[in-house]
Amino acid sequence: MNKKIAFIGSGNMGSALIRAASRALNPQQIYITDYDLAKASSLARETGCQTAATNADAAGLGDFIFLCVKPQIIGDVLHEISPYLNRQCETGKEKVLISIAAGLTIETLRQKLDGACRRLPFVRIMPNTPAAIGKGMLAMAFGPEVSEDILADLELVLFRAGRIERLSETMMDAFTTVSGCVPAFAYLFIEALADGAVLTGLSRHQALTYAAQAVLGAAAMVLETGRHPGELKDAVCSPKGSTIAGVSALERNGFRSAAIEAITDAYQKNTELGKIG
Ligand SMILES: NC(=O)C1=CN([C@@H]2O[C@H](COP(=O)(O)OP(=O)(O)OC[C@H]3O[C@@H](n4cnc5c(N)ncnc54)[C@H](O)[C@@H]3O)[C@@H](O)[C@H]2O)C=CC1
Ligand SMILES: O=C(O)[C@@H]1CCC=N1
Repeated sequence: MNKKIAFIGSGNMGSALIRAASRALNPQQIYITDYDLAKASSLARETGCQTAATNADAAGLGDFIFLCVKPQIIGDVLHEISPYLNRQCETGKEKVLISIAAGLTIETLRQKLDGACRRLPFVRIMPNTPAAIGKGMLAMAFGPEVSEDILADLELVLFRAGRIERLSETMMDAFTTVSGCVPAFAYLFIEALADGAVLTGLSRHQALTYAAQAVLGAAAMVLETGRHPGELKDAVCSPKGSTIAGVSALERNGFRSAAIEAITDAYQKNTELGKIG
């Protein structure tokens, strides 16, 4: 794949995708830009990618243009790069736009483009930050104008981010919640488990390592055995044992309903983000 890839925005999520893409391709194929150019330059030095001085330059250089800015800003960026995309549309150059913004539909984003570039193929992806180390989960939604060749190339750019699935756009807000947001909830859980372990005498480093490894192992058991998490939980709880005492404390404190409401509240917010367009 010899296409050029541009990233506009190299913050928390953009930088994770840039790290993944730079492992999948020759990093010299990748152009990074950001409002904060020092941030883009430092990441370019670390990954071997190139920098683009402006959003317009990035849009001009990239065959695939990733938009990795906040949902509140992406409309302005699309408006800003439209003239440069239009110039290239006139020369018959086929570019592909890719948004990672939570909530915003492809149709809403398309309306932010001015002129002929409104017809360009547009893909909406939803990654999560573990993409930085190849352990991410990523969904792609797209319309009929996006060819199989484009999708295959996009998967080549992103395969080092982790697992990739194609998803109907109607499911993207639900996916964003259970995949994009959940790492934060899991970090909170791991941190709290480690706090408890420090109370029982382990060092902070030991507590974080053991708690994180236990959560990692449990997640892998769910994915790799296909067994229901309830059944796996039962296999840890010995009669009159310590684990069931801990499970009881979690239930007493509303752990399950807190987790369910974390998902439903975050989902609600994702749908609201979609209305800012
Ligand atoms: N952080 C996460 O875990 C995830 C974030 N997302 C989506 O990723 C997008 C970016 O979010 P984060 O990376 O968390 O935010 P961030 O604030 O870390 O990164 C945004 C970057 O955009 C840059 N920026 C701001 N205005 C700009 C402009 N006009 N032109 C070029 N660059 C500009 C900022 O300097 C910053 O580096 C959002 O749309 C969010 O919905 C999606 C999945 C997960
Ligand atoms: O918090 C946010 O809005 C983004 C979307 C998914 C993860 N982070």
